[in-house]
Amino acid sequence: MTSTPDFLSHLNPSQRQAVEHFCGPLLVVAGAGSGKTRALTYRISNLVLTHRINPENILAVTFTNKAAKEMKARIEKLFADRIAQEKHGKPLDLLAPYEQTKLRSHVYKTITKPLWIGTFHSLCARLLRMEIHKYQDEQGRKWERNFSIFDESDVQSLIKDIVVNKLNLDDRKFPPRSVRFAISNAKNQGWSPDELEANQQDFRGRVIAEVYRAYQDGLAANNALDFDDLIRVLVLLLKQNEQTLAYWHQQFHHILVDEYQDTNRTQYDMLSLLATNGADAKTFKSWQNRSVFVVGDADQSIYSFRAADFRILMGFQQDFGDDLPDDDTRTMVKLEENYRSTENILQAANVLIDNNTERIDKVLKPTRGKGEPIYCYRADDELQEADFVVGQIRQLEQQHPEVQWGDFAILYRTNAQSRAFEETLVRWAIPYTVVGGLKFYDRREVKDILAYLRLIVNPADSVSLKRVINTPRRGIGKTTMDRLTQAAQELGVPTWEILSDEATVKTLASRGSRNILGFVDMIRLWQSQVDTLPATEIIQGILDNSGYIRNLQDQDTDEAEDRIGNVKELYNAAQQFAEENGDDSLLSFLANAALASDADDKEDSTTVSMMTLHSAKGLEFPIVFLVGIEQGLFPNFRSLDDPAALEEERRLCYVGITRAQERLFLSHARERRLYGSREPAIPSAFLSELPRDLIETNTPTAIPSQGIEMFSSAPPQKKLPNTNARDWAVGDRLVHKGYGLGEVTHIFGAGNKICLAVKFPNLGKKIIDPNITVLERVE
Ligand SMILES: Nc1ncnc2c1ncn2[C@@H]1O[C@H](COP(=O)(O)OP(=O)(O)OP(=O)(O)O)[C@@H](O)[C@H]1O
Ligand SMILES: [Mg+2]
Repeated sequence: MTSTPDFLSHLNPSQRQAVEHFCGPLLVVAGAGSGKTRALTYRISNLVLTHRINPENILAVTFTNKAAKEMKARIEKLFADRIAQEKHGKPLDLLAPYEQTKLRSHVYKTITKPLWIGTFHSLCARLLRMEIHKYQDEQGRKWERNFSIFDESDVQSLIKDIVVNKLNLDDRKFPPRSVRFAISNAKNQGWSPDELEANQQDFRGRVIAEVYRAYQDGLAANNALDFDDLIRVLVLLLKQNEQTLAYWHQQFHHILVDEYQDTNRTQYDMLSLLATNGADAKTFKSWQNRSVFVVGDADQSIYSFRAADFRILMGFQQDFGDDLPDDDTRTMVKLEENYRSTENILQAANVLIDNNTERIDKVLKPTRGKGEPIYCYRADDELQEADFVVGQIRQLEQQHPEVQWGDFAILYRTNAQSRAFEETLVRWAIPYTVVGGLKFYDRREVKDILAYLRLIVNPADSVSLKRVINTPRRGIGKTTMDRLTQAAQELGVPTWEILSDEATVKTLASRGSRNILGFVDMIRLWQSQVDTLPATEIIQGILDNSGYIRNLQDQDTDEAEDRIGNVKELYNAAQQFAEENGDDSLLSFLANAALASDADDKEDSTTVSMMTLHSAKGLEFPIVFLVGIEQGLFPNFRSLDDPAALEEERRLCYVGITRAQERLFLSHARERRLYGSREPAIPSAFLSELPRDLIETNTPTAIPSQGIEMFSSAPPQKKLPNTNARDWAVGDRLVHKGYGLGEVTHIFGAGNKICLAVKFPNLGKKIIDPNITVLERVE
């Protein structure tokens, strides 16, 4: 027995049990803020400190790079403190600055640097840099150690090239982004192209498998891997090479994983291979000197769209071969105290998540005082919502000297919501950071539309021209463009001038000339409107006629939907600018947008954090604003008629609420500007699930008094398979499960690719895809 190091006194008995557990598999399941991540961090320290494990032999997986950095910093501090105590008899902070630096760099070199801490992706990339030359795929393709990691835009262009040029397919039927999504899913399941083909036997599945095959050729030809490959290829490599696997199995005696509920199959395969040297995990018995330690919370599983599967967490004990009963404390520890949030916040979270059916019940007790009530604010619109949030931030920062900008977080469901807050923060000169994402004006789709606008007001802007001429694809190839650009350079004129000369275009771009001339006409039309029409109408024209939105709609993925949201948000920005400044010209709006994108980034601790709920997992903030809690936004529209998706939205809400330590503010708007028109919004049903007595409001209607029917059982539901344009007519009446009775006012699209605009009496107009949303027709 080793004596217990004093730093373990910062832990409760269950955490200590988890930390002191030495060899064999151990699962820690517990609710939010119960100290899982803390236990994992202390466990690493304890392995090194008490058991004298070489840091090189420890592999720890975190969910984000930021979490990895934080974990390393904490371990470093812990060790530095300890050495300071032992050597100098005082804590690190009390040493002379140069002593502190010396000590820290010593700890860094000997302890934190050799540890293998990182995300699945970063750890796999590191291993592949050493080993990939030993790998060969089923076609005999090989990679070198200096391989590139393709980012999303590299991947998109490779897939587009395959679909259009190699396989001669219509990229409207096979939009690169959705093909990419299908390939990514297959990779996350661990499927090769052949396995995908075997699993998806319809025509579409076979085509995607074909693209997948060619895509892997393309990656190999570029000596490149995509993000999913980093994990998948490592798994295949370890399966192919017994010696390599044995080597790394020997290296990693202790494996630790945070946020285990969001692990997918491939990631699980990697862990179990390394842990058991490829032996069947169920029968693996050689646990002397090694451990697998995972922590997680099934209620916080929010990445099913990336093939994460919380059943992997639930199956941990079985998978790792224990015959002991599931609640045996030798393989499982439960933590039941929450140290993060005040009692009010915690109770709200507990009550909310209790509405989910698919969960294991667990206890989460408060350790802190009741705290302030939760505050729910009903705003008139999204601008007033932003004013309220930023007003609160300013007030709290001024009233409490200890409160800093870094104590605040604004959490939202979709990226497009950030804009109103960003602009209000900029106006008050409050520094902010958009965590895990780009600021609104830095987003690709926003920049694309701004490039259209710039080109319209300034035809000499050849950079913008280049950005938009083939975005979306108009069959204007790179070679053609290069030729035209070169001609322009030789003549010393902007490319636009070459393009607007019909004869020149016809000579220089024989095949693509029609497409180019079409593009030029389109831009000219908008140019002719600049002096007479407001910016909003020109933006509207671009959204309707450039094909940009249609292209995104065709991709039909969550990411594309997010992009559409951002593009439409730009329309709102123009509208708002015009209203506030009494100037609706495109030129003024563009000047304003250029300034807004220039707000610079600062350190996290001194800035207000803004992020989506997904990026907030694992983090905590003293003061949290959860905004836009409206039906159709949060829970999002797609989940309204899908019970499993709705439960995931509720888990996301649970994650959001449990980020707050001291204060929690909820907000929603009475109406929200959506695509130019103001649309009434109704408060989220999640609000009506929260305990009313814990919440203060600005108006009695801020919280719906009775539960909103998420699912109305009244009319029998009949799924409409493959709804066609012919099936619907303007004036049709229908019932939507989340929104109630409505009337079709418009039909977009054709064939079976259609969307309906439906007007709901209390809610305004919503755009609905009848092929994914169940609508009950009312005669
Ligand atoms: N035994 C303890 N005593 C006091 N504070 C603790 C204890 N354990 C954890 N904490 C503190 O409680 C907060 C939450 O801990 P931690 O982030 O480890 O929880 P978690 O279970 O990982 O949460 P999440 O599920 O959100 O990832 C942190 O501020 C942490 O420092
Ligand atoms: Mg955690």
